[in-house]
Amino acid sequence: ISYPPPAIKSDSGDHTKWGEVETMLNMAAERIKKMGGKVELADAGTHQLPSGETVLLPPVILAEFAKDPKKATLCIYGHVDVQPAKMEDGWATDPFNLTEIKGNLYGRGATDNKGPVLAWLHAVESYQATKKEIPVNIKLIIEGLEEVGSYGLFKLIKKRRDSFFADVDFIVISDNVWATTTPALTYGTRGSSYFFVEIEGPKLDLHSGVYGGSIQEPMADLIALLGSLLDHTGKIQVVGVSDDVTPLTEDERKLYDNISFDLEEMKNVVGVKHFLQDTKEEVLMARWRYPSLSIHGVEGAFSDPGSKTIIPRKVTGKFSIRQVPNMDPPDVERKVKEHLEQVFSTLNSPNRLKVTATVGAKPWVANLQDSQYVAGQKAVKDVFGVEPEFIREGSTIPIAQTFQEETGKSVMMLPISGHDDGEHSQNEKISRYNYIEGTKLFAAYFYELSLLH
Ligand SMILES: CC(C)C[C@H](NC(=O)CN)C(=O)O
Repeated sequence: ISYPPPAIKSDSGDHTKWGEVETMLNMAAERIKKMGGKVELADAGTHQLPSGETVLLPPVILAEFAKDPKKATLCIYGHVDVQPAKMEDGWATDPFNLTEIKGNLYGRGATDNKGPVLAWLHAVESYQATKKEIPVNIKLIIEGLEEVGSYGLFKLIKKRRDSFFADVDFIVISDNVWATTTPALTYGTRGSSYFFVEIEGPKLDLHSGVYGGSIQEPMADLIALLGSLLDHTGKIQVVGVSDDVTPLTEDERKLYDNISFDLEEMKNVVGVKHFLQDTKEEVLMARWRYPSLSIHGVEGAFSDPGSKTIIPRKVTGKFSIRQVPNMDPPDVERKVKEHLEQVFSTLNSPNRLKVTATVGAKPWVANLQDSQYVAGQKAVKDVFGVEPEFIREGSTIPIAQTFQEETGKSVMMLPISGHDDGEHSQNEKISRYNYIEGTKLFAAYFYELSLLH
């Protein structure tokens, strides 16, 4: 592998760029092979896009290192695709050339999730370099479409349940962040459904001076629809969508007491005057154990600098709903579609409405009594000398619940990323400290896990 490695823009958001995702997967596969791993680039099948077009999916890496039947087998999941990133978004450095500044490594994917994937490989390499036997058998599953909902992976896991996964004892994921500066073990993630709301009106974009006032504008319809989804307190306005949220128990509430989350510091990190909630516990619960709806963007609208006086002919609004137990993505999707159709009918619009839902990822919650958490807790103490915080995560690992349900194996999340790493944001980074100590944490985790067996 040449140094510096070539910049690979493995942004999975646009399917026309999945070639770069494949390049990234091939590079990762080559690296694992050089380390002595056996690698299969497994066929992930096809996927139908919202447009109706069927596309071939990039493969999934299934890899393993030498197996000793006396040892426990750990399967590590990660992804090497990333969210979109452009200099114009406001990055201080080229997002696709890793740049070190004052102990931080900046670049898209530095923390979500290329950095942690590499840290797992370094942990294996550290045993190899010191000629120490790795105390557990290692398997890897690395995909390239996590950031769009892990298309194809659900089926692949089902297909390989009795082969690749048959001898796996534990599944571990490091694809999320600590809540504070204290290392953490994560026991829950939110699910997600992503919606495209398309409004199509005239045949062409129209001159607003010539036609304005005589046309029901697609953008105005769309704004009315998007505006109907949330109130100013962040409450989702879709009837029945939050009905299945599990009630908070006293035991669960207590888990929030010890989290050293500083509300003032967090306001500074994100640059807001206040959050929608008043206390640390309420803010964390809003981010981790209650649903939320976010409006992400509008395709087709004029968004360049300067002014252009058109009535856009077709616009597509994009939003998603983060889901928690016991919400069910298909049920949420049905309710959202009914809501949008109902609101649209009140607009008496001649335009055409089309709603498409993608992702459909379930929330995940682990059993904290699971023995992996004991090993994780000990490994954190070994490396950092502190007790980990037990946290949940507001973002989504689409495949987490499927791993648990389909394989019946124990799943744990062991994050090494900092709370201020800026996943999906401008200037995403991982600190050298988290990267190196995180690598040590993974190596220690192999050891602590082997003691459970
Ligand atoms: C389905 C989502 C796009 C997945 C994505 N996952 C992560 O960010 C994990 N680090 C998310 O937006 O939650």
